[in-house]
Amino acid sequence: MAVAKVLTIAGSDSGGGAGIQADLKTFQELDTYGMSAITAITAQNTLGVQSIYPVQPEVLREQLESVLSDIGADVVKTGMLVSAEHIQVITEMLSKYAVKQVVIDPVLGSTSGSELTKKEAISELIHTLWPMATVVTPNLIEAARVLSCPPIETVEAMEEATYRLHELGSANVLLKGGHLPGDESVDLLYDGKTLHHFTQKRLNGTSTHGTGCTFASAIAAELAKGSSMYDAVQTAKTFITCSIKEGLAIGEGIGPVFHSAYRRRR
Ligand SMILES: Nc1ncnc2c1ncn2[C@@H]1O[C@H](COP(=O)(O)OP(=O)(O)O)[C@@H](O)[C@H]1O
Ligand SMILES: Cc1ncc(COP(=O)(O)O)c(N)n1
Repeated sequence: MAVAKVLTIAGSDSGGGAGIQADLKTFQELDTYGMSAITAITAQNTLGVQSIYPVQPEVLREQLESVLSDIGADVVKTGMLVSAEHIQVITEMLSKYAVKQVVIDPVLGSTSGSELTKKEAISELIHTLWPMATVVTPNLIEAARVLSCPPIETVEAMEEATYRLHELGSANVLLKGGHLPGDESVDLLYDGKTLHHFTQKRLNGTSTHGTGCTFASAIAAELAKGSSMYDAVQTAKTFITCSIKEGLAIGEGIGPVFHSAYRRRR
């Protein structure tokens, strides 16, 4: 049986809501074959990130070499990348194996406030990996850090930021508005020509751990199955909306989204 293959390069979240675990659950829910290359092991739960153990860049290289030299990937998705050395290994491997579609979720920190990508690595990310992306998926905080601009708090400021982010060289920009003040969550998709708005009434659910990882992974899975960028984002939006609506009240802190909610929605 032919199957679309998706590889995530990200950190492990022991709590299972974000990172590698969220990505693989999402790939599975969307009928694709998921693979992983781990950049860091985090000890993490709903209360926050207790510790981070980055893997040696060589360990990341070996995982990528094993997977890409044999199985291959229709789409590679990246999340937590930790260091400039990790990013150098990834750009080298994406070029070596001529990976055609790359979804970059520029995870800089966790919702709970921990730094997940080192400050020194951000410029490496912007200058080397970003221009290789089919789509980048920053949230409003990440976008403001990448652009070194004031906090983005309106849809107009989001539109302006989207145009500026596109100048950094990715084919598409998907700016996520989950942190936008007000009662709507607006995401913008821009391909250099057309700007699309994806608007969703803000959900009051408090179990939102893993939203960004899950959303970017759903885009990656849909692209791997051959969807257009617009259709991939549309499906990912429905997937994440269902997952937030059915978010799980587990743990003492911010619970995870429920990755099976899209499949069970009828
Ligand atoms: N409270 C919410 N209601 C509806 N959609 C949301 C909510 N929070 C996040 N989203 C959606 O979840 C996805 C991830 O967005 P965001 O939370 O901004 O990313 P991140 O997890 O990277 O901070 C986006 O599609 C966003 O619109
Ligand atoms: C390993 C890993 N990757 C990414 C996130 C970000 O997810 P969130 O913003 O929901 O905390 C995380 N907390 N942990």
